[in-house]
Amino acid sequence: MSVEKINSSDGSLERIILKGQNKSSVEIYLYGATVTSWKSGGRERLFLSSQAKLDGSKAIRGGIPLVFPQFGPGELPQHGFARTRKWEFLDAFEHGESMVAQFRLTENEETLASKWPYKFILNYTVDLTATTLSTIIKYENTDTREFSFTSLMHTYFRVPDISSTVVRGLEGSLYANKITGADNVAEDRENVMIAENEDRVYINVPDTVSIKYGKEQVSVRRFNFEDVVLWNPWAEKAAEMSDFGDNEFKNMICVEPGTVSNRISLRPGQVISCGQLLAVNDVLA
Ligand SMILES: O=P(O)(O)OC[C@H]1O[C@@H](O)[C@H](O)[C@@H](O)[C@@H]1O
Repeated sequence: MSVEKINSSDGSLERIILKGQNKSSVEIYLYGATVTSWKSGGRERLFLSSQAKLDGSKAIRGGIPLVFPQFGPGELPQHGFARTRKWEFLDAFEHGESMVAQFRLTENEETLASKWPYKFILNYTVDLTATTLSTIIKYENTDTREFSFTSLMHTYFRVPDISSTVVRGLEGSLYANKITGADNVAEDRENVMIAENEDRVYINVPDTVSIKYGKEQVSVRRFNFEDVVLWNPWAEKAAEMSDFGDNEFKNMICVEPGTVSNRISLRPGQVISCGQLLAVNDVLA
């Protein structure tokens, strides 16, 4: 078990690498506090585009970008400012079976001058075990006014083949289809598969959904996040994105825990912790 800090002496961005038991590891860039790699049993579990910008010029395309305080388009830049700010690295340490790293983001002059002008503290904890990765944000209102926000963990999973990848646990939930504009559609499939550009916000989702591919399954458990966004840009939209390889849509699926259909409100001094626990399980059949 070890902690490695990569400083930017060669011009690359600073990052932290935690190594845990059984060939597990996680890499976190201070830029956006973006997790860019999670290995369990020596295998990469997250998708990072070969075209991702890793120089701080754009939000990182892949891994786990953090969306705050605005999901999607709006008064702020798309998906807010947390994914393009440099976070403070607080500490990394061994804790029982886990390796843990902690990061912090607070307001700055730019955010105070933005359309979301509040004082806040986000404390982000990344916890790695041999078979799990948990990412939790503690959101704190340090302003004198109540504020509200939307937030999400934009998790990109690496899959061997999207055409045989199944998402389970969504059956019975309602979703908004952001491609067609249809709202409150009931999901009636036990096994959700993607075969075109999909962009859906699922509400009323059970705590845990899972992604099954081949003999493996990764479960995604949410804490205090209400919704799950399911996204794959497919061929045409992928080709329009400068930081996404043309054929890479075949090897990724975004399953994104967040609260985006409602807003989270915090009064002055109030705190809420929200996050996700990703766990690798073998599937027998
Ligand atoms: O290109 P971005 O800003 O990283 O966003 C990627 C996608 O993120 C998803 O969460 C949204 O639902 C999509 O609408 C969006 O296209």
